[in-house]
Amino acid sequence: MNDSIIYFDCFGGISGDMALGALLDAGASEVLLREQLRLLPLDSCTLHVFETRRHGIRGLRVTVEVSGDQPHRRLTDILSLINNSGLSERVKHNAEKIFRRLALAEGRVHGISPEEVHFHEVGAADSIVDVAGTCIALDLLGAGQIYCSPLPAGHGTVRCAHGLLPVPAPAVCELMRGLPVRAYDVAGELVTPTGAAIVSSLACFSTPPEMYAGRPGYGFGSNDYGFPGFLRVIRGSAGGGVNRETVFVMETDIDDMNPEFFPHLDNLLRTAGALDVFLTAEIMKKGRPGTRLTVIGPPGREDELADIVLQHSSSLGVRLRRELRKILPRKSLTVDTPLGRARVKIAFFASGCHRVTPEYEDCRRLALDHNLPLAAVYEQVRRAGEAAAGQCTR
Ligand SMILES: O=C([S-])c1cc(C(=O)S)c[n+]([C@@H]2O[C@H](COP(=O)(O)O)[C@@H](O)[C@H]2O)c1
Ligand code: NI
Repeated sequence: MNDSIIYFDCFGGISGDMALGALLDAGASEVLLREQLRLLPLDSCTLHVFETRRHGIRGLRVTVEVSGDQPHRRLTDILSLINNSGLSERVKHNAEKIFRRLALAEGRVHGISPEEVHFHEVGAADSIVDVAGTCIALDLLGAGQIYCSPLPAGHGTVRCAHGLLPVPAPAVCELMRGLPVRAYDVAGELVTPTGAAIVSSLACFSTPPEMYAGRPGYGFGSNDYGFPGFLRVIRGSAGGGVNRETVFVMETDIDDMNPEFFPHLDNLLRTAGALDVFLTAEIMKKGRPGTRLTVIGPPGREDELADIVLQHSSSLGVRLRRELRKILPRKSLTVDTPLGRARVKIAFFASGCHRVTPEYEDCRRLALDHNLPLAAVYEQVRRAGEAAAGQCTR
């Protein structure tokens, strides 16, 4: 069950190997990780996991030893390597998301399309192991909600295949767009493109959410910048109460668009990752009836979702703000009823009480199949949900 909370506390930054090390240290099974990594056709890679101590703090260090020459891979090579493997659909989906973002960022920096990006460092075999390994470890920990602290910028320069680059590296700057970044007086690359791609693809950026904190894990990277530069992962569970997270709210007022286009826009926005999209009727200038479009999304997706609004509506601009939201921990279950199967959502309150909400589309389907009033089906499904909720843990 994916109901644990993972908080990436990027005190010392984040890279692919730091993420994997911290998740292993937080309790992801190394044996199961190795078993799943063998599903990837990367025989020339050996994963090393060892304990290390830096500036008085112990943690795990992960390295990937690569033997022999590796091909220069493009995005499609990496995606087919991942998608043709026996990894779970969730791991494949998350790894694909991360590599697509990396390719988009690299492409923007180098002025080429994501498909043309020739991954030399950021996509070499060790990066594939780091990214796939991180996605596997998150799955092993049952990560349902993933959060991340602001990213420390660092400063100075870094030497890589492109030569000397400023810190944050250009690809990192691209990936940081729309994310909270904090100044940190450390000369060195604290956040790498792979690290930034992982958290910007999978996490909501906020302070630690309300949770019962569990085992923390510490991951170290290849560099020691003279301080305990670890990535800390805090594992937690919702266990009742309310979770707090940051979202962005985007709004625009429209009075000159064919209303038939709104459902299409809604669909595009939800597919691209909007958490919610809604319309409000309003009276605009010169007494014109208009519509306010509101989009709620996870921080980091502002640009992508604003582009969709601007491209697919008559709007010339959008307003953006960050807001905190409180959400109840919830679980989705499929229950059996005499009429057939249906999904229910169970929300948990801090008091220990819960609320069961049947899935409307499933109830509608069963009502049509059995020619019954929707309200009667809804009640049957709710009762089945109540029975299941009594047995399930948060
Ligand atoms: O490989 C490429 S194209 C590359 C691009 C950039 C840009 O910022 S553009 C930076 N780097 C540097 O490579 C190393 C490895 O990064 P990982 O994410 O694979 O750990 C790092 O120092 C990057 O800044 C590479
Ligand atoms: Ni580059």
